[in-house]
Amino acid sequence: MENVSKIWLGPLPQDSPYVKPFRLYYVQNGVEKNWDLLKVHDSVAIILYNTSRQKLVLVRQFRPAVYHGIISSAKGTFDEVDLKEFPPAIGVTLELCAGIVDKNKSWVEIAREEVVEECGYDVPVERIEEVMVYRSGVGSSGAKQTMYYCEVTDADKATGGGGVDDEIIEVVELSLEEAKRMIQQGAVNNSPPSCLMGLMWFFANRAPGAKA
Ligand SMILES: O=c1ccn([C@@H]2O[C@H](COP(=O)(O)OP(=O)(O)O[C@H]3O[C@H](CO)[C@@H](O)[C@H](O)[C@H]3O)[C@@H](O)[C@H]2O)c(=O)[nH]1
Repeated sequence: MENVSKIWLGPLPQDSPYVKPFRLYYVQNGVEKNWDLLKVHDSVAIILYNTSRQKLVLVRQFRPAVYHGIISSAKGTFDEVDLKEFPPAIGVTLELCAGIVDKNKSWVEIAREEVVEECGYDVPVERIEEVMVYRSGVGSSGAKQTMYYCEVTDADKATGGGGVDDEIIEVVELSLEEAKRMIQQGAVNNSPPSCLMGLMWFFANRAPGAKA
């Protein structure tokens, strides 16, 4: 699904709309210190549960940062990557539907848009429940993510999803057993902590038979 044929590194342009690096200075306990950090967008993530078929709805996509991370952990460098030795498929993740907060809209409205764009379910914001707020990348960005929960049915399906513009996103439905196995095994699918935590929250609070 990823269909990636060439990968290389370049310097970060100063006007990147996604990442801004800074050095932050501060005085703590009378000692001047500094911290190198990245400003990135805050984001939303949505636990989606299709009650018609008792399936959790997730997304698969090629993540350049994950591909880079896997290779630099293995080789210590990213120079001259051989796509045969490291096929792009190793950088594909299984995640919750998610999106960056880069529009002047309410967070829940951004969540609603991501659900329709990525997964094809068209639901009103009233059906999207806030679950929790946390900060990721505490050593690098401290970005905020709000997690939501939304139950959908087959009747809410408006399109096939798959993302907008040139995004390549595959919608994946997991049975409750498959989702449980994902939590037991950890991140075998390159899943981020937010996905594993969202599935745990679902099983603790909303799965059929969960204690309220
Ligand atoms: O350098 C970049 C970064 C992003 N994009 C595009 O920007 C959009 C961002 O995608 P979106 O679906 O809005 O957000 P996600 O990439 O899903 O990321 C969010 O959801 C993830 C899973 O929870 C978190 O890890 C991230 O921090 C959070 O931003 C996509 O079109 C990307 O193709 C680029 O083109 N270049």
